[in-house]
Amino acid sequence: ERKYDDIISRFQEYLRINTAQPNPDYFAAAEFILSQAKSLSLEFQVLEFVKGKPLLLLKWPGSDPTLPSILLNSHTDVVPAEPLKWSHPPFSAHLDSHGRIFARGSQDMKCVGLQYLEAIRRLKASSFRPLRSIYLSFVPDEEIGGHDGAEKFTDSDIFSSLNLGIVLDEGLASTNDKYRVFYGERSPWWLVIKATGAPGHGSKLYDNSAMENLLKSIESIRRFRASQFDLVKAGFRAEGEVVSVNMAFLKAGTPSPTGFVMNLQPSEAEAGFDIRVPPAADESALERRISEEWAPFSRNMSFEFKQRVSGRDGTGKPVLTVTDLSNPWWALLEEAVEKANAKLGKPEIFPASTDARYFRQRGLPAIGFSPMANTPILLHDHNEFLDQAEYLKGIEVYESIIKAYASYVGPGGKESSKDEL
Ligand SMILES: CSCC[C@H](NC=O)C(=O)O
Ligand SMILES: [Zn+2]
Ligand SMILES: [Zn+2]
Repeated sequence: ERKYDDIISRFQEYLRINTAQPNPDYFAAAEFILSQAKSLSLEFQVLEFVKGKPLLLLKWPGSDPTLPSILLNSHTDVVPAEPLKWSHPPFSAHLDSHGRIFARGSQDMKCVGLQYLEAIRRLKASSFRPLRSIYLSFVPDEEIGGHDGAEKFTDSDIFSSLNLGIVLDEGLASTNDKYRVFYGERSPWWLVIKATGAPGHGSKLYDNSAMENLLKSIESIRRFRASQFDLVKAGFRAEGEVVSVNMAFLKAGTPSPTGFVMNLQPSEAEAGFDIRVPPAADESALERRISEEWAPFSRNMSFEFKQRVSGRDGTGKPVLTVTDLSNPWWALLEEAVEKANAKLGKPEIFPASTDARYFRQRGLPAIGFSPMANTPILLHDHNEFLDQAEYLKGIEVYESIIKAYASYVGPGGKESSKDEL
């Protein structure tokens, strides 16, 4: 049908803009989003907290500006792709004969950003009028930590003035027919451990070489990794509920024009790890493990964090969005998804990091949700794709959610009575 062709074409147009880190074409993306905002008669602002990194803030004003508003967040950047390893070029948005759209960002998360807009297009066409204001933010730099994007945004006076009640942000594809939904996320700790030791002849067996010192740590880290992974494999814990540790790099050896010197034991060696810490984890116990077992001074080792985000708030409480009846937005979401003939899975902890952490740190409820069911999880992978039917279904789901959120009267209001919730 013609109507759907236009929707898919707009999605493809957004996907074709190369916003891959480390050189995203942010202005092309901004221009595209602005053209959409104008065609929908939304209010808009281009915020440039950092030069060259525009953040677009769109608004559909509600009829009662005193009520807390809704923020629909998405990031405009994507991770790089290796074009030669893809079956279709990553910025072609190729639609294959099965209806799959191949592109970097098709799952993470240009789909969501545009689904918000398409849902609003449908609501406007149906003459729906929001009670609460709806904001949409298209933010830069999520894939590199969000420091020049969501972090600056949430620190700004403009952000405080939005009077937000709820934020929606990204989730993950689901391989079954229930959408995944997230109420918290693990915190990234990027750890570099360094070993020093006496250099020596490559033939000599001696204690305390830098390599031996580092390898002892690596063995210990791998035992810990296995213990955590075993909990997941045995079904005792979900992916987001254990500490993950993966080696990101290894750096050691004495370079030579033909590679590395083979008969010299180096005096320095280091390794880097991507560690993800669940919100409820004992952060000080983990830090003790790092300093006592993984990088002990007694073994000539030192460590440094390239990133150490805490999953706790100022009072030491894990930063989580409440998922019981005390959070009306949660019940409204479940109900709205069901109204669109879809289902939500059990709330989970997001295994990686998203901009949602900045919103939650501000004390706002934030829900991670990307409506992609029966879809392989391909974010950051080769051949990332989304089925067009799944994309269109997601628009209906957001239409239902936005309608429910924007109409929510609030505690005491007629639509928040017990039987409604
Ligand atoms: C630590 S900031 C990096 C954020 C990134 N987000 C998505 O993949 C991640 O690695 O989880
Ligand atoms: Zn993302
Ligand atoms: Zn990503």
